[in-house]
Amino acid sequence: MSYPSSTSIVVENATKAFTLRYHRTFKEVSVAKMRGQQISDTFKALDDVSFTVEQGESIGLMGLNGSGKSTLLKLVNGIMKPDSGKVLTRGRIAGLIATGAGFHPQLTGRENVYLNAAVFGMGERETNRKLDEIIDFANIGKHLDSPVGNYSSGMYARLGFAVAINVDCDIFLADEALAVGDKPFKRKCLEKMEEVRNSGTTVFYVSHAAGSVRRMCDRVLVLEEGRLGFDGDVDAGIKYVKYDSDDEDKDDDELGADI
Ligand SMILES: Nc1ncnc2c1ncn2[C@@H]1O[C@H](COP(=O)(O)OP(=O)(O)OP(=O)(O)O)[C@@H](O)[C@H]1O
Repeated sequence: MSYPSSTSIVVENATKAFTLRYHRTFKEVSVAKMRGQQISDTFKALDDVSFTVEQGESIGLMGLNGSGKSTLLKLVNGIMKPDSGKVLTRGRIAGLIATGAGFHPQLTGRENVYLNAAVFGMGERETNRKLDEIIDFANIGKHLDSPVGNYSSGMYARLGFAVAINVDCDIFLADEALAVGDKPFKRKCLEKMEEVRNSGTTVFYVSHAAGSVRRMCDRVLVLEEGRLGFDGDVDAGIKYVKYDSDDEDKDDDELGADI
């Protein structure tokens, strides 16, 4: 089947199962087997999920902890394949789905910028062109030339986000849980993400914060135990997950403090 060129992401009947193993050692496994106990269990982290995203849409992906949001992001990103069904994407994908993924602890921040940018498909010339902007956004001062292994988790996240957000991409994936920086930095991230969204990039934003989803997104998907429970309007989606409260502090809410 062919899709129109305006289609950005197609997820069709995607299912992903994981196996939980209850024992770690050979002895524990043998004892459990002798006792007739279950030694593992398979469950579906994503169960028959289907939706289509048009280029330029900004999707808020919501749902309780463990509902399958990160797994879905990994399928869209391509680092995981569905067991059945299909996931198709168009264009370059960037974003944060694991904090500082691809960072090497012994290399400096500056060296890691080049390494990380290469992971996103950026050549040296493109990275050189973006370097000032990345350094400016991360704002980690003199630490830029020391090994990232010594960074605080906030500094790590800042540099990771700074690279990801400066990649010219068609699809941007963002997991709010990974924006572990301080409040001013989170605010800066949201502003930059809005810019990316307004430039026509498809955005996939995992968030528990109703305010930031309202600000960032024009459609909400809600996962419930691996199944797509809701797909539609932002306000209706937020109501659906019942994260809404009448006396919300808008600013805190936008920055993800209402988790
Ligand atoms: N590699 C894995 N092996 C086994 N189980 C996994 C694996 N990755 C995820 N899971 C399980 O799949 C389920 C969905 O996890 P996922 O991280 O996608 O949820 P989530 O909605 O992103 O949760 P959170 O809001 O807590 O980040 C969880 O029960 C999790 O424990």
